[in-house]
Amino acid sequence: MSSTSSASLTFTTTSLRTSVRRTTPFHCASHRSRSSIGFNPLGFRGVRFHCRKTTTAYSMAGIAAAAATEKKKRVEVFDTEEDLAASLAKYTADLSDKFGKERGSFTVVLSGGSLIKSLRKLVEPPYIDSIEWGKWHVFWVDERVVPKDHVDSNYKLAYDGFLSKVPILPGHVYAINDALSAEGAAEDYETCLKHLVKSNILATSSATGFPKFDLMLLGMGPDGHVASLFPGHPLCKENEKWVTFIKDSPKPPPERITFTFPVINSAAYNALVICGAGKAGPVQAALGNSQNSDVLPVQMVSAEEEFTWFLDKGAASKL
Ligand SMILES: O=C(O)[C@H](O)[C@@H](O)[C@H](O)[C@H](O)COP(=O)(O)O
Repeated sequence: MSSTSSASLTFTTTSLRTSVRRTTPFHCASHRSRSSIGFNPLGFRGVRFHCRKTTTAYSMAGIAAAAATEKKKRVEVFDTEEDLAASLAKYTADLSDKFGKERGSFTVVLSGGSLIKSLRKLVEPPYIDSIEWGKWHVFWVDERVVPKDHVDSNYKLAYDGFLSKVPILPGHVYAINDALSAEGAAEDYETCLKHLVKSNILATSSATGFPKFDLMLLGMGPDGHVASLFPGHPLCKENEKWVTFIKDSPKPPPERITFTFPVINSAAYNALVICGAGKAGPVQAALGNSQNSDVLPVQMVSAEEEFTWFLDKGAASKL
């Protein structure tokens, strides 16, 4: 039993499809009152619920139901973004340790936006000292086609808020070539990934043949976009290229490069980090009882081994 200050749910892809029920009031058996979240939002079988008022983790019926071959899907709901950031740091550090031992390197993909702030606890003790930063290789799931010192650059955002504070080797940070056009930068990035596959730094998915990053840390926009793959945009259907480009992004700036879904979904671990009630709609569309038939990009995300949703209370408020 672990001590935690948050609520968290664990379930499998299969249970997601078959066991969604309406909100179920959840009562903590130890203190006999509602938890700080107050309910088991998804009503899943196999829920692991961490109650804030006690330090007990609850295993409810069906928790061991996941067959060994099933891809695991987890939803973690946190009282606050602070709790979420603490859990995200531990999750990332644990995967860094696992892949560092197994492969000798750890390939991590970042998005832009608020994700970088949510990684802030990685640059603090104990992680700043315990993580083997020399094994990290850092990539971007999408990048705006602007100079690296531009205020819109995802590289600059990550450098200022995270990378400049940890001893990752500069040669292991794969920024785009900002001297190229959007098309050229996408091609150049894909070529770079192909070299890294050849040198075995980047794994290949035996299932898909696409590169298999160890961990992707993704954000989601209020319209349900992930990376620079926007609702209704033809790029969501790209199934050959590893990296592509967009010149009409509805979110400024308009010119960007982005990983495609086959690459995103070939990652070993995908984590979607979503905070704020303004994003509750697409979260509901993906995880709750939504009637909307249009499939949002966020609903197209999966992972080869495990896909985890890190939500704060606001983002989970419609579940
Ligand atoms: O470059 C980008 O714009 C991002 O990579 C983008 O996909 C981002 O992750 C989402 O828009 C969420 O951003 P926020 O967390 O800031 O809302």
